Amino acid sequence: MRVVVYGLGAIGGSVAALLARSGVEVVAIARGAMLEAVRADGLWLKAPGLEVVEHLACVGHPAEIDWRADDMVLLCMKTQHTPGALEDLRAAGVTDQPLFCLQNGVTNEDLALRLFPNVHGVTVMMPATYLHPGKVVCNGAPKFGVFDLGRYPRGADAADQALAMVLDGAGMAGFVREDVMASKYGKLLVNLGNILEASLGRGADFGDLSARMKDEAEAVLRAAGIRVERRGDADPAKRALMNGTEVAGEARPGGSSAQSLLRGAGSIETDWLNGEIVRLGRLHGVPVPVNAAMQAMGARLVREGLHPGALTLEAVAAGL
Ligand SMILES: NC(=O)C1=CN([C@@H]2O[C@H](COP(=O)(O)OP(=O)(O)OC[C@H]3O[C@@H](n4cnc5c(N)ncnc54)[C@H](OP(=O)(O)O)[C@@H]3O)[C@@H](O)[C@H]2O)C=CC1
Ligand SMILES: CC(C)(CO)C(=O)C(=O)O
Repeated sequence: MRVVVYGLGAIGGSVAALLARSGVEVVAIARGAMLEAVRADGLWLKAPGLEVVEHLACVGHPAEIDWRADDMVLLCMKTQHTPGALEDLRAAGVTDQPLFCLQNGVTNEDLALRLFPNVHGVTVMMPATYLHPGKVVCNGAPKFGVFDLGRYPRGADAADQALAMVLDGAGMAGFVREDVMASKYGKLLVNLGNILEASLGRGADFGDLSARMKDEAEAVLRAAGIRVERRGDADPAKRALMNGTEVAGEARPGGSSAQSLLRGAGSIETDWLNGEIVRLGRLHGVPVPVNAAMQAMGARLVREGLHPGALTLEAVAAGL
């Protein structure tokens, strides 16, 4: 089995380095300064109790890979970059190899299923950071990350078991689930707060905005008849497996959306996080003013090139 990690950033970089370090055959697909840095100097990963440089096989495009039947692909880009990545995979000759979406939100699996038959969802519980080319930091401990995984839209198969096994062997923990999307909807509720960190900054006072966004989302998901499983619902002991932990000398600047702003990435994932609640609210006739305002805020942050903490709670609340 070979693991192709597509999108070498915070999550892809951490998972690729940990798998490679454990002896799994890994090929990464990266772009831009990350690609150049990894090709020149390898991929540096710092995590609780760990600092390594992995000299990974790293290409700039799926077409540079000689695809094999025993490949599995881990999609690790932000949702806004998934459609282009999927098209490039198809053009490169990928057909029915398993595609795992190690991504937040609940949209990627459906995008993938339009083009590929063998799609799997993964709930990613792994706080990780990518700010500088060639360098990633993972803050998970005692397991570096915990992942629920299963076939999309439901079920589980040998590929899920195989991925769970290699994750376990690399200091992470994989749990095979028959209904992985329920877990992904549970994680979506958490990720509604990404935009608050991105706009107000890590540790800022969010007032009652988190609670209001969640209340809207719960009402929407109920109206849509969507099953939601929160972290630890199925197995409370799982919560103890991974907690956000300081890594000496590496302050965590904020979640994945805040990092997009800090890197000047030019886009943010809010349309697929808060925007998913907005979409479902509009479909099911449930008012979603707070999530809609936060979605608009995400677009504004990118348009104006703002950094996390650039806005005050008063300014954000005024947008409601
Ligand atoms: N970071 C975290 O703590 C967590 C993140 N997640 C989720 O995991 C997913 C990935 O997030 P994260 O790792 O933070 O994102 P990053 O932006 O750190 O990494 C994604 C990487 O993929 C690259 N990429 C995108 N499209 C392509 C492409 N077509 N070819 C090659 N490379 C490509 C990006 O390049 P470029 O920079 O040029 O766009 C970037 O380097 C998201 O859905 C996120 O919400 C889930 C849990 C925690
Ligand atoms: C839960 C959280 C905030 C962990 O970092 C995350 O999923 C993200 O950064 O997108």
